[in-house]
Amino acid sequence: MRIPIIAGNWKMHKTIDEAVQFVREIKDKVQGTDVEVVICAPFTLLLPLKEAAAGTNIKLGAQNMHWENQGAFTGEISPLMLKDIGIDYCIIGHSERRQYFGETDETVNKKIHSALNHGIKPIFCVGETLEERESGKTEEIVKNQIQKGLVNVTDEDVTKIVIAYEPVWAIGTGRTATPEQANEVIYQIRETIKELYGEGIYTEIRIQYGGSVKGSNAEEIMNQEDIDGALVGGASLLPDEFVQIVNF
Ligand SMILES: O=C(CO)COP(=O)(O)O
Repeated sequence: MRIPIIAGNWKMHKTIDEAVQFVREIKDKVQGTDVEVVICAPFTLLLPLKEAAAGTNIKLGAQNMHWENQGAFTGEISPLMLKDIGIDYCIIGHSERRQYFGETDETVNKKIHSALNHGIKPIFCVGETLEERESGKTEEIVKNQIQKGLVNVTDEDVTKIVIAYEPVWAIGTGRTATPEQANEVIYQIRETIKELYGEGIYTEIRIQYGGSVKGSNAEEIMNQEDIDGALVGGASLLPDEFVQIVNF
């Protein structure tokens, strides 16, 4: 049984007051669901959010981390520091980090190993650009990202990873992949996991869709057979929208 996981990715948004207020507004409305609820917030918000979310079913995630525990890496945050706060998840390899901050499949792989070694569950993002989709390369690109991101990840560890399929052309554009398009790529991702890890594991791993998910389209996306959750950007900043998505 794969437990659905709805994760908000707040990207670079919200002050401490706004973040704490958000949790106060949603906490009772996301209780009692079978869905795992996660907020991936900027680093400055994680500790106040941890306190605000104590005693609720809301889990926390970071949006990035370095793979080293410490060192001369100005501006970076380490897995030890995230563990110190007690966060559960970390988004790794988001397309915005690949596009603007030079993340590669190799650094993504290092971060995945480091997160797993520290008991932080990676939300591992993959997805093709519009140009790649239009030239018929979606399957090849996504398969390659999955294979390279998971190099040397063991059978035991891979089931702790949540994969997020986020077509770059659907992020923040209002242009959602159709539920069928999303399910098709997610099905292929599951097939790649089967090739890499064999029977059994591929049915256990959770795969989310991300890209312009909102209250009004969450249900049809979540109803797809292979889609186990959503990674939500813009709509996760709005309490009512986020609650509606969690309660799809
Ligand atoms: O990038 C995303 C989540 O990680 C998706 O963003 P939007 O939901 O704003 O399209």
